[in-house]
Amino acid sequence: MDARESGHDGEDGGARPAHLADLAVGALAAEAELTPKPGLVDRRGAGSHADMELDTLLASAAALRPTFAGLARAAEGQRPSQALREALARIGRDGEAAMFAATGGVNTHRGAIFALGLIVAAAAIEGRGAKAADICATAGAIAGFRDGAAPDAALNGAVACRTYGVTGARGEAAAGFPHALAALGALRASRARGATETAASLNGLMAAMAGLDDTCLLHRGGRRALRVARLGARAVIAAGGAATDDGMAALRALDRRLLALNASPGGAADMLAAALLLDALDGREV
Ligand SMILES: CC(C)(COP(=O)(O)OP(=O)(O)OC[C@H]1O[C@@H](n2cnc3c(N)ncnc32)[C@H](O[C@H]2O[C@H](COP(=O)(O)OP(=O)(O)OP(=O)(O)O)[C@@H](O)[C@H]2O)[C@@H]1O)[C@@H](O)C(=O)NCCC(=O)NCCS
Ligand SMILES: Nc1ncnc2[nH]cnc12
Repeated sequence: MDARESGHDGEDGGARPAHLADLAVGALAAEAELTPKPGLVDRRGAGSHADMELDTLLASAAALRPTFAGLARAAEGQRPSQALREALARIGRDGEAAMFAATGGVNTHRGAIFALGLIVAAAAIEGRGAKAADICATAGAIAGFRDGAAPDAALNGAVACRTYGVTGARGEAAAGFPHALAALGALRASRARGATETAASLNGLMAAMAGLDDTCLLHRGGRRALRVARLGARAVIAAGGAATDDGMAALRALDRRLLALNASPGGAADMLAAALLLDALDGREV
């Protein structure tokens, strides 16, 4: 489903959380369906993952609709604050439980719940017609408050952050999602040049991958996997991008290299989904 096609037109003010949730779920589904993505789950299969397929991602996305609606409801009429940060974190953690229930225990979208959840909350605060950059700045301001109830258990991302000296998903959020905005810029520039939606979205993914400190890559393949992914994405862009034969050849070569390393750019996939959501919010929302 295209994120831009999944919203309801003409809803009243009380239905906006449902509308925002539809846009978020649509963005996750559009990212999952996009094919071919290097190392990631797509229509061709599981990529570097042993535990998930396209259907797993789609079931996970659908199960998160109430979470995104709840995040939007909690944020409406609020401003970024410690209390809001903690209220959103509670709803986000319930969303993680819903994701694990829908996937039989597989981590499909923990990073996406965090990123798209903050963006949905910020969009609810900013109101209709807000620009992507303003939504991201507000999302960053929320993320700047500490999650006081965060469990002590160190997740893969936190371990990778400590080991490799990067800031990961939390740093990206606190900085106002610069890589989601970079993906959005590439998506729109590609469209303006006449690229298909598939090529434009792949170019968005490459823009995110080219610069992101993706802890999924670091956790699975160390610095080498991160370097291969970043340089490979830059090579796709330098070859002309996904709308060109040379760019697609470079993208398929990158896919082979990531599969050989059993590495997957899950964080960049989330930034593409965030960009698709921002695209649906900024300029098209009624
Ligand atoms: C703040 C949290 C996101 C926790 O973060 P932390 O870094 O401590 O832990 P992880 O959950 O391990 O990693 C974060 C996930 O974020 C994505 N990501 C990675 N790098 C970046 C980046 N630089 N910028 C943005 N996002 C990034 C990535 O998510 C995707 O990959 C996951 C699938 O990967 P996979 O390797 O298959 O799965 P794993 O289980 O990690 O490994 P295996 O055991 O299978 O080998 C999938 O989640 C994708 O979405 C990282 O994984 C957050 O959890 C948190 O605190 N939540 C509380 C709720 C909350 O605060 N919500 C706020 C309001 S919504
Ligand atoms: N397409 C995808 N493949 C693997 N992990 C992901 N996390 C979010 N989207 C993903």
